[in-house]
Amino acid sequence: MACESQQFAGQFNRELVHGPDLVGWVHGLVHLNFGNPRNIHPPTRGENWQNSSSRFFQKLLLEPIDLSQLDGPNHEKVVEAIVTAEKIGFFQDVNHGVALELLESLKIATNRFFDQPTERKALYLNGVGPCPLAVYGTSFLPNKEAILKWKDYLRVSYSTDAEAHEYWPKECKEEALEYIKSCTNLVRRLVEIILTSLGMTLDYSRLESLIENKLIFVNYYPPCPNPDLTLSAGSHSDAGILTVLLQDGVGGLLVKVEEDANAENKEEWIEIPPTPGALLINVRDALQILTNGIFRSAEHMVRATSKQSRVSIPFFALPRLSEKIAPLPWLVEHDGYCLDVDMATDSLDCNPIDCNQLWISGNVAISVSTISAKFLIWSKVVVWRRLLFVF
Ligand SMILES: O=C(O)CCC(=O)C(=O)O
Ligand SMILES: [Fe+2]
Repeated sequence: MACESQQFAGQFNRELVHGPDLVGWVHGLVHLNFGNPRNIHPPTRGENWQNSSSRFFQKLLLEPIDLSQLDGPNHEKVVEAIVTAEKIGFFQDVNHGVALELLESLKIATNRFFDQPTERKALYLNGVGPCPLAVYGTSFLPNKEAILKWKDYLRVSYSTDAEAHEYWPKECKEEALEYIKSCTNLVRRLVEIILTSLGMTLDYSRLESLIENKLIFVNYYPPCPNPDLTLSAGSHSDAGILTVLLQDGVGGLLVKVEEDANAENKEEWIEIPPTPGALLINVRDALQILTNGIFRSAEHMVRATSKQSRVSIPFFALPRLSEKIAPLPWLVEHDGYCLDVDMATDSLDCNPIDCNQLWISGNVAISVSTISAKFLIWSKVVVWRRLLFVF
């Protein structure tokens, strides 16, 4: 059967197409003992990152929010904790409704896929595989980019159960499908909480439209011979609404926190400690725009490590392609300013952003896309952020 999801998955087809003979896969390089990362980033501090000195962040990171309490007498307290955390951009949660056995089996399935010989994985290369719903790729692009990242990935996009069964790799399709479904329920609940906390009356169809497109990246970071010279994933923020991230126990995910208004917390990169059973929730760019900057899409990156391979599986919920994303009018009125998003080619000021554009630019595998965004935040500081999408 021909793949019917061209419009959906075709959004990602700006990816560079590799022939299966290219020795560009980081996994292959490591096994061939061939690769040494090119010196690419300003000093990355390699593996020597300090934990945050801020007690506030230590608490935020070390005490995951217990989402099961949303159903009990502590409901309001938990909502407040979620809203506070999402203003910084992220939080970890437990009892999130995604089965712990599923998280474990997904990590095992990930290794099952990546441990295969390259020629098996190459069946899913962009342009080679039967359908762009499952695409195997790498961020290590020596022929195309000066900046090389130490990461391979499998991108799995959801359309229907039938297409998932037909086109996704058998090594991980059951686990990936169940994970996408569980994460969808989690995101639905969190988006509802976040937006209603801002006074938005969210009808079911708008909610579904905001999170209509669902996909996961199955990220595989092999051990890196010289982690001081590179990153596994460069600094970026994600397009879309919310991300749910599962990481294994290796660590290395760094998130940038901004200095707060009363300077109690300084701008710094802090490491998200892997916490057994926890999932990380990240605000993404579309939600930052929608909420006029109240919720922050935090920049993040992944440091490389020489010790062992690392696996992470982010679930992305993205708006329908036709959805227009703009700051909610009553927030603009209340705040007295409008988040100003200035994409590379258009100056959009307060105009809605075509989600198609946001999605194409923001997400996935456009090697290095050069969209820059200007956000006017409430402290009236203009911050230029470079949205480097570095898959
Ligand atoms: O590997 C991680 O922990 C983060 C991955 C990530 O940021 C992404 O895939 O967008
Ligand atoms: Fe990301």
